[in-house]
Amino acid sequence: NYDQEQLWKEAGQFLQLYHRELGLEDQLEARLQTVRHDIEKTGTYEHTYEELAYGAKVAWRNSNRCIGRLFWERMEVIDARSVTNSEEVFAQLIEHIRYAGNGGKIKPLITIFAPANNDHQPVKIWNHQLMRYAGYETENGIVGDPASVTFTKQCQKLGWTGKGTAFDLLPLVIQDGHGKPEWMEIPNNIVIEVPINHPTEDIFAGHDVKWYGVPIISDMRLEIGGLNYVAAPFNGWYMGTEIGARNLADENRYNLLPLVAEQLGLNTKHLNTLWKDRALVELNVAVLESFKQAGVSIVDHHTATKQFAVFEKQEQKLGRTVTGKWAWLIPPLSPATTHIFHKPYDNSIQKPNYFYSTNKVL
Ligand code: HEM
Ligand SMILES: N/C(=N/c1cccc(CO[C@@H]2CCNC2)c1)c1cccs1
Repeated sequence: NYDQEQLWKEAGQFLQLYHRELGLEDQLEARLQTVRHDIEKTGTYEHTYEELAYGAKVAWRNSNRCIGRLFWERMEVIDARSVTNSEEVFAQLIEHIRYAGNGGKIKPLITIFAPANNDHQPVKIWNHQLMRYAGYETENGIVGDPASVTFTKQCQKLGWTGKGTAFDLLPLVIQDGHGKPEWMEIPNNIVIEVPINHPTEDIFAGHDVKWYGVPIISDMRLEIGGLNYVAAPFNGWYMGTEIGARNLADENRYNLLPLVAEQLGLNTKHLNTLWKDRALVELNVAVLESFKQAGVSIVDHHTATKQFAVFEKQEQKLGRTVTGKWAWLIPPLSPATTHIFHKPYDNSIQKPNYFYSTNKVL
């Protein structure tokens, strides 16, 4: 039927890429026959661990919005396809957080749970990232991360209660095959958090500001050869601007620029004093220095840009086209100081790749 024909087409394309890139052409025919037979007999097929691991890495290499792609081959892959019930899933997620954090020397890692297929509901992770701070609506404004207000309410509906501070770690929430969502606190001995301070100025007027060390995206779908891995949390390390120029700076996030500017003694009465720009730079200096002080991996946007340039050259040498989304690849701070700003990028979508779960092709 159509689905099986479509799946066979995607599977064939991926298996050709896999065998060609790894110099295994002589095994391609046999593998195609096995997969063709499995799809005809069962409506689906299974990736070997090597196909799964390479597919996850190529999906990163194809992520048009990612500036960090130089290290695509270095990601570690945990095969959790046999893990289906919720307490095993929680244990696997805790292990991901612990192993990837690696005492601060962060390891890029992906944990891949069973793919969606017709006869059983796959595990679904409700978190956007495994670690993120809660957001509470109170009568005098939002406490915590405004981006988390909706998810925080969902967690409270499931029975979770937070302390009510601006930096409460949210629980893990998963829905296994039986459909009932369950939540579980992350044990705080495995959570790496970095207190943010400026090296010379008291930019937060004594308020405690911190951020979690390891960004682990848990709401994207990994598509490899026509199979959809809807639960496949992956992490790298942060680029400083994500925290310093967006999460702590955006007006609809922690909105800390006015406070920082005040503390720096800047004139915030007029926009043309560029107080926002000066506050931004000092906030980003604070983030980078604080992570370095804490021994937690992070990259500044200039170094990340240089690494991306090496990635582009390397791909060119290997005869592959680098696709990218310009508006995402330029950093939000000093974008025109990067080579990325001054050239166009082809935003064609290649596969394997990571997609938003919402536009899942059912
Ligand atoms: C190793 C260090 C890494 C760095 C410094 C890095 C950096 C970034 C940055 C700054 C963004 C833009 C995020 C935003 O603006 O909100 C991004 C996007 C992205 N990265 Fe990377 N990345 C890294 C590793 C990875 C890994 C390991 C994967 C997957 C295996 C990955 C996949 C993606 C994807 C799919 C996006 C787009 C997300 C979206 O569309 O919302 N990255 N990356
Ligand atoms: N440094 C990172 N940054 C991000 C990578 C992907 C997505 C995001 C957050 O994206 C949100 C959705 C759109 N903007 C915020 C951040 C990584 C997370 C996981 C691996 S590397």
